[in-house]
Amino acid sequence: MILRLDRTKVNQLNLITLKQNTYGLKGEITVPGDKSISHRSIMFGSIAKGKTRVTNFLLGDDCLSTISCFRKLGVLIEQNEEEVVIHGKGTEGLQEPKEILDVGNSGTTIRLLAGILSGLHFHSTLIGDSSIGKRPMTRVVTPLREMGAKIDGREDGKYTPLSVRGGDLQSITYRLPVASAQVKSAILFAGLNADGVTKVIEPVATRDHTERMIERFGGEISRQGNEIYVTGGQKLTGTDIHVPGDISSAAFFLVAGCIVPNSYITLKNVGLNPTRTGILEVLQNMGATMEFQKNDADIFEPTATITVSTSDLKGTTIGGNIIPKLIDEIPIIALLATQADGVTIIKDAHELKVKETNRIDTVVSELKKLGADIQATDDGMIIKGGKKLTGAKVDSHGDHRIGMMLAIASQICEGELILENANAIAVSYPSFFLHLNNLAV
Ligand SMILES: O=C(O)C1=C[C@@H](OP(=O)(O)O)[C@@H](O)[C@H](O)C1
Ligand SMILES: C=C(OP(=O)(O)O)C(=O)O
Repeated sequence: MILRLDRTKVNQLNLITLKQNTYGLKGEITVPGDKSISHRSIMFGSIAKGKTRVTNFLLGDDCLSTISCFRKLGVLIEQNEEEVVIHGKGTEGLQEPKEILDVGNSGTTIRLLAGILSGLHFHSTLIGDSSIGKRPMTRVVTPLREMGAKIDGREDGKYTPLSVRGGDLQSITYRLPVASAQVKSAILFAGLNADGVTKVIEPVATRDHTERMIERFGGEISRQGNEIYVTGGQKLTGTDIHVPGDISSAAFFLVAGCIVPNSYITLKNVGLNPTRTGILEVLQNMGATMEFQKNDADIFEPTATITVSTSDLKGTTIGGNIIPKLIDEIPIIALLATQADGVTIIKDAHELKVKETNRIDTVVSELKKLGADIQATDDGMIIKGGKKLTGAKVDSHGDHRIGMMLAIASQICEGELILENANAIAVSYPSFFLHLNNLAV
């Protein structure tokens, strides 16, 4: 018997043993809800007035942290497997929390929440896990202080815990020093509570889910080139949100479909917001065989069904303006590149160093253990493709995207791959192993 996925060996150390797939991955999966959009649905639902009903909400650890924070801020949020219902009372309905707000592993939660809290006349303390404790907060603290919030934290607000005392905010014009949707969104949330028009200038366009949601909740926001304008004092109204599937989660199976021999995978409900589709451009440039069936009905956030099959791939260069459109997909793109003909260069991706782990270091160190020819550079990596990978003991380092990349790698590795700290995957894709199992049989 060839056991492709052996979950019986999971132990308390969270060690999982995975085996090569020699039959191919075949079948259909429905991609779980988008993490960025799920977070924002809770945030906007909480600051809007009235009921917001969210379907296909991602029940991943990060989004559950967002729910928990808003409950501590006094918002009534009902949640079951089918839907999340938020009973918003407007920003004035949010109350000073009696407990510390714990964002767990979620950078999106802490940075966007800091923006919301900045405009509220009370004190709160925000903490997260050890990974959050190493991630830079100055990028949101600086503009929010400039708008009038009193924020402090370790090393003058560089790191958590953060303490926020919100107040009356002034609008600002702010040129983002890094292309970051989290920083943009934090300022836009604060801007909704500020006096006057807040203008954010992006160096490169980043995901625009916050802007789309302001409109969805009945607010106004405008964009001219890379400048975004929002007026303070707007009243938002609760609405229904159907969260599209997360292209960042789909990416693992798009790549698996290309690199595991004899595969043919259909991915339903893939979010196709143009600020997120860099992975599809890369797959196309590298020669992936994909078919698209767009869903016409989705105006709020477009979606499609994508079919992918085993492909002959060639190396490519990835850098410049595309980086924010695929920043979270770089770990799995690195694995893809190990199976392509020729060299792949990933550049302009310094931001990888400040994610859940330093993703330049963790991708390179873990793929090297499997025998990949991969070198770290200051702003990315260089991968020489066409090398056969061999199973080894590898570690997610508590980073969900590294964990999933390594689990997909196991499918093409000769011999067993042992994955340490596999539980991190629940941060963004709790049904990941279920889906992998379903495609493997
Ligand atoms: O706004 C968001 O939902 C996110 C923005 C990105 O981070 P940055 O804003 O730090 O680039 C991305 O990496 C993260 O997973 C989610
Ligand atoms: C970087 C990520 O998320 P966050 O910044 O919200 O922790 C991610 O999901 O890859």
